[in-house]
Amino acid sequence: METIKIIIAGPRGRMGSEAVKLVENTEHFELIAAVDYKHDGMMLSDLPGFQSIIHSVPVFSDIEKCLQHVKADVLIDLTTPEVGMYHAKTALEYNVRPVVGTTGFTKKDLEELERICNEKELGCIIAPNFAIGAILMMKFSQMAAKYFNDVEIIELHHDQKLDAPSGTAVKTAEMISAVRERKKQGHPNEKETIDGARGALYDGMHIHSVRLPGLIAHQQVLFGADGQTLTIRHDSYHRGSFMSGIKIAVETVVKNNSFVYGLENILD
Ligand SMILES: NC(=O)C1=CN([C@@H]2O[C@H](COP(=O)(O)OP(=O)(O)OC[C@H]3O[C@@H](n4cnc5c(N)ncnc54)[C@H](O)[C@@H]3O)[C@@H](O)[C@H]2O)C=CC1
Ligand SMILES: O=C(O)C1=N[C@H](C(=O)O)C[C@H](O)C1
Repeated sequence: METIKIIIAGPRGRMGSEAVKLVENTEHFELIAAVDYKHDGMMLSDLPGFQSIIHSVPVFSDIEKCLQHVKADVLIDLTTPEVGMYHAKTALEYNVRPVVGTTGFTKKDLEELERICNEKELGCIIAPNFAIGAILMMKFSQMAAKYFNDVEIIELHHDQKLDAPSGTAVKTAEMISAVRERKKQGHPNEKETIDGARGALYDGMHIHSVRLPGLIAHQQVLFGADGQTLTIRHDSYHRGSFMSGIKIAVETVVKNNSFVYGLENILD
């Protein structure tokens, strides 16, 4: 297999640092640079936690400068929504295929990236969740939604998470919405006595976001019908759970010339 040359944006983050390990431990992956808003001009191995990296991985604080200096195949972005969008667009400009795990993108952002991919005929994978179990949880929920059209989504995350609802919850709601008979749930006269009590509303479905220390990434999708409920739940207990999905996305994006939103679209 040909070596895939990779840039990681956000290498010091919770996900980025796991992704550095993944790339370093995968024979046909090569980490050629990192993008970090700090430490411009340093080597990744100079930063705490990366001393075991024995080859040169330059750190750039600006993606554009990075792309001008190194010849990469793929950019893995694990940063924040605004930064991730700028990184993905800039990578495509330089003919580098983005694999984006960063969540919080708007529909408009996704449409814009799709348009650029089509124009440039380049692959790009945006995946709100890289854990295979989470993909199954979303697919099973989509299956169940054909039979149950009352559903509530509860996502639970660590308290350092910036975006709410989670990208996974939004993707789940979108997948359910594509098959579910449209319904406004709950009592027609229901009234919140405290704002937000019923959570966020997506196409008639309610999404509830829990943030607590101790949690990593969890979601349950609850369906209700006469005399029965069905709960579909997924738990990520550590961030290693996302790495096999990132590996598949990197291996796939180099062969792809189109835009993909959701890992479920590239799994066999
Ligand atoms: N798709 C998936 O399976 C998963 C996605 N995520 C998403 O990944 C993103 C990162 O999550 P975490 O690692 O938990 O966050 P984090 O806060 O630990 O890491 C984000 C990193 O981005 C870096 N950063 C910020 N601005 C930057 C810039 N201008 N240039 C380069 N780096 C910059 C920060 O220094 C930080 O190290 C979030 O959007 C999160 O929702 C998280 C887990 C799984
Ligand atoms: O921020 C996180 O941690 C996670 N973010 C993603 C999301 O927003 O869905 C994926 C996973 O849930 C972990």
